[in-house]
Amino acid sequence: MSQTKSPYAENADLPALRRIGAQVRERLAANPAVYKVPTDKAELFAVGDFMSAEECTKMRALIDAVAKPSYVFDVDYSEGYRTSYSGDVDPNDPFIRKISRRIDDLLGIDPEFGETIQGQRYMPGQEFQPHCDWFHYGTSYWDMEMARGGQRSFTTMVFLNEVEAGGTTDFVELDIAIEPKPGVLLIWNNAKPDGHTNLDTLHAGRPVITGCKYVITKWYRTKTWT
Ligand SMILES: O=C(O)CCC(=O)C(=O)O
Ligand SMILES: [Fe+2]
Repeated sequence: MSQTKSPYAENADLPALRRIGAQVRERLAANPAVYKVPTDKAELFAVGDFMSAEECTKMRALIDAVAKPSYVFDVDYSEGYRTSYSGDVDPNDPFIRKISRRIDDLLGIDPEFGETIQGQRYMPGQEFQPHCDWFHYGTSYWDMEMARGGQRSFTTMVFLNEVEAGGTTDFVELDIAIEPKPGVLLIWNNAKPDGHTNLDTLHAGRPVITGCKYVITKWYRTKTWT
């Protein structure tokens, strides 16, 4: 491939990923509401009742208002890789700010590092095929993403409703399938404790079979996200 060399080295964010990982690990361990999902291969946590039923209902309506066919870096919607509908909910809406701050406080990451909350809706047959949330070195979007906040450190995701059948979030390398339960927050570190990106965080939003599925996702970077 004849590509000009990226000004951003593959492991430039390694010290930051290591530092953020240590900080969040310590903070979550001290919080009795946080459940550590048992696996040695990744740092994966869950919190029940992170959002109330009322908040979930309100959030689903906001997602319906902004949802458009999902976009994936490098891949077209028509290829079937990510067939859900998604959109950025208004970051200035007081309700969104409240939920966003609640996630920031739980993790203790600088709020400036957080991306805008994204809403996502899956109808029957829609899915998000296995992927990792961290950015891949050598891709067309690498330089742009490095310049606007650096590598992704943590992913946070809240399930907003019960799904009749299908729609689990599967961590395919960990043999873990998480069933959507309204108000449950999932958190995982996209890096290993040593700061290297963790391949075992590979995950998928499995196809919804019956019903529909709503989630919000918020990612954190290693620097101020712009
Ligand atoms: O919907 C899911 O279960 C997974 C969503 C996801 O992986 C993402 O938005 O990056
Ligand atoms: Fe993901």
